Amino acid sequence: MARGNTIQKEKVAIIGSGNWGTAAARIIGENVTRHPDFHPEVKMWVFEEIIENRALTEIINEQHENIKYLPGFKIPENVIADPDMLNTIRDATILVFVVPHQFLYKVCDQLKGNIHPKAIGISLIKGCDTGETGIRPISTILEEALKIHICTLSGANIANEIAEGKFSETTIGYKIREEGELFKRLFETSYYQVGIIDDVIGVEMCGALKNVVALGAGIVDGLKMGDNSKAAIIRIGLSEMKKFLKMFYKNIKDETFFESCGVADVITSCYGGRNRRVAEAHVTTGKSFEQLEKELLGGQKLQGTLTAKEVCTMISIKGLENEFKLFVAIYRIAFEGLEPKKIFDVIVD
Ligand SMILES: NC(=O)C1=CN([C@@H]2O[C@H](COP(=O)(O)OP(=O)(O)OC[C@H]3O[C@@H](n4cnc5c(N)ncnc54)[C@H](O)[C@@H]3O)[C@@H](O)[C@H]2O)C=CC1
Ligand SMILES: O=C(CO)COP(=O)(O)O
Repeated sequence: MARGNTIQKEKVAIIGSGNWGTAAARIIGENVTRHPDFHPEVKMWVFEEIIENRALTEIINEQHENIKYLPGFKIPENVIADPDMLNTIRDATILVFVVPHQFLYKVCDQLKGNIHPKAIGISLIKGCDTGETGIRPISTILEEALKIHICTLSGANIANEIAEGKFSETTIGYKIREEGELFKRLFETSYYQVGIIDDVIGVEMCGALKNVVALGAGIVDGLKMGDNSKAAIIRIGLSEMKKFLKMFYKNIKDETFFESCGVADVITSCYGGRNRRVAEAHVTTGKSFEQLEKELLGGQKLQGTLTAKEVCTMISIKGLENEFKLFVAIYRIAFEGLEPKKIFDVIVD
């Protein structure tokens, strides 16, 4: 049913076209043609790059493939790539935000004041920012900058596996149930099952914090410590995530930690994610995370190191180092030269 009977067909714009952005565009492109709520054309904003003398947008629109960030998977032809952000969002009533979190403010600056009056948004971004008032979830930044309602989507969602159609679950956090249900229709497929819960911040902040825990998993993998040690990282990490969220935000639901965005995403990221892989390489090569991101990820972006910095800034301001020993140890290994093999010593101390 159209939203509040005021919008006949929701027009979707996707802001971002990286690894997950492109995999999500494949799902969205198909679903808008299956459900009557949606206009069948989807625009996707692409941060323009030149690849072998051709613009990435031109390649996507002609070959229907994002050869840099999700090679080998076709994008539906009703998804149109556009390098102009304002053109992408013109007339859009649904905005899907999926840029690496370090670029969010730049996106907000361009969009401010230019959004459809009835637009709502959903953030697929896993990250956060530390402002003067504390840790700011992405949904809060978007709501304040753009004055629109934001839902969040996060889960055990390694983009390539979803592109391959392998069964996965995800979680949508909503404040208004009708909006959560609309986004469920936009994203759900037979192989991508969506749970919804009224906990916008819990859903997205689990996604941000698990990236820090995944760095810890990569560190123990690099040290070849085995599965018991990794299980300890997962357990301690999840309990620090829960403590952190309960301490800093009101109304975080216990159930959220048992959804795909909680325990399931911690597990998948500790076994399969980029943060894990780069942290492992940091231990085995001694190279910096920054250098390894460039060498190993082909333009894709790490989210966990920046998030560790943001989270540990907050922990330090509040003098809570003893409450979050794993987060702090991971931060110190990434940024202060703490020897990786001390990861558990610091926790046990
Ligand atoms: N890749 C994955 O498996 C998953 C990623 N996510 C989250 O989705 C968000 C986006 O991640 P991905 O789509 O994987 O992106 P990505 O990691 O592939 O990042 C590359 C993207 O950043 C863009 N970019 C590079 N420089 C830029 C600039 N200066 N300004 C604006 N954009 C620029 C590139 O054009 C490209 O679209 C992140 O927060 C990530 O944590 C969530 C679930 C799964
Ligand atoms: O969020 C993810 C899986 O749910 C992907 O994690 P990475 O960014 O570590 O690859």
